Amino acid sequence: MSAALEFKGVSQTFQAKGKKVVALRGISFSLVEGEVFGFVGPNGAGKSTTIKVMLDIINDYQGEVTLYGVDAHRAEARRHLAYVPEAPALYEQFTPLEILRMGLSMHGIKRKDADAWCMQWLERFSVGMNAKRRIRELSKGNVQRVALAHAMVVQPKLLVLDEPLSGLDPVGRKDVVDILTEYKQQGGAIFFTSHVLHDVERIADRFGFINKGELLTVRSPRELVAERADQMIVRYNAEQPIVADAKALRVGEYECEVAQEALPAFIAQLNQLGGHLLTIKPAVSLETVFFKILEESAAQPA
Ligand SMILES: Nc1ncnc2c1ncn2[C@@H]1O[C@H](COP(=O)(O)OP(=O)(O)OP(=O)(O)O)[C@@H](O)[C@H]1O
Repeated sequence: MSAALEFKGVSQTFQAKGKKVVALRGISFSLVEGEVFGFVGPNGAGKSTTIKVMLDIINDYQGEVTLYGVDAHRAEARRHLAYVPEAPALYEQFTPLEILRMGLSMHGIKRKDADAWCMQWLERFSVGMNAKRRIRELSKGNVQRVALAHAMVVQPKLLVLDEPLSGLDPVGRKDVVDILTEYKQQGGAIFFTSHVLHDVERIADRFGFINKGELLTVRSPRELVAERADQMIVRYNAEQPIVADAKALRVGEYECEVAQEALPAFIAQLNQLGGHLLTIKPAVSLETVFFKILEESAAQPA
């Protein structure tokens, strides 16, 4: 089975005011059906350039990019792709229903129930009541929802989303996370960019962390945190605290930090004293790990 998306050694250089800017430095990654891949990195890291390469907006890159095994230079590679930019520019004088209908016809999709199908997607993104208003009358968050409905109405196999949750309120974020989760469970692949690590932890199966055009790591959020977590936070029930610096959370419930290698001895001691283990989690968050990786990459010679 071909990957939904594959980058092999992709580099991109721009000329700006007579200077060479290296936007991508030989990046390689792939994602398969049913996988959600988050692409994270600071401003200017190369995220938009990567999206422009897969959309063939940039086509003078070095390396190889394929979508479902088809070279990205060929238009048919994007037949099953839908893209939603961070600030979608939808025709302001049209209504959401017209926009979705237009999406269907641009993809050559003929359905007898076209209007009902479009309405179903607008309703799923909670903008059904705005279906016949003009785009220019809608709030930024509602335009974002219409753009996402416009992407989903054509039933793409690969969704490319630039900061998909950025303009949405907490309810909108939850709606979109639920819809994306369902889409993924049905076999859809998602590539999305984000500055928000919490979104990455919530949605992505794996993520790539890019900085200055270099892909520094490709991992699952959990793996990355676990790899770097030498200290764990342990919560337990016991009559007395097991270690002197344990924090009492409530009567008989304590929390403390324990080094990974000391965990077996700690648990054995807890059992011996008749206590119960409640939770164990890494003492570091994805955010602290990211800062560490950034520091390490800055310390390496160019
Ligand atoms: N058309 C261009 N001409 C010259 N330099 C460019 C061009 N497009 C991007 N760059 C440079 O390439 C690098 C990567 O830019 P890119 O827009 O891909 O970053 P980004 O990760 O999307 O950033 P942000 O999070 O700020 O949107 C930056 O140094 C940027 O200035």
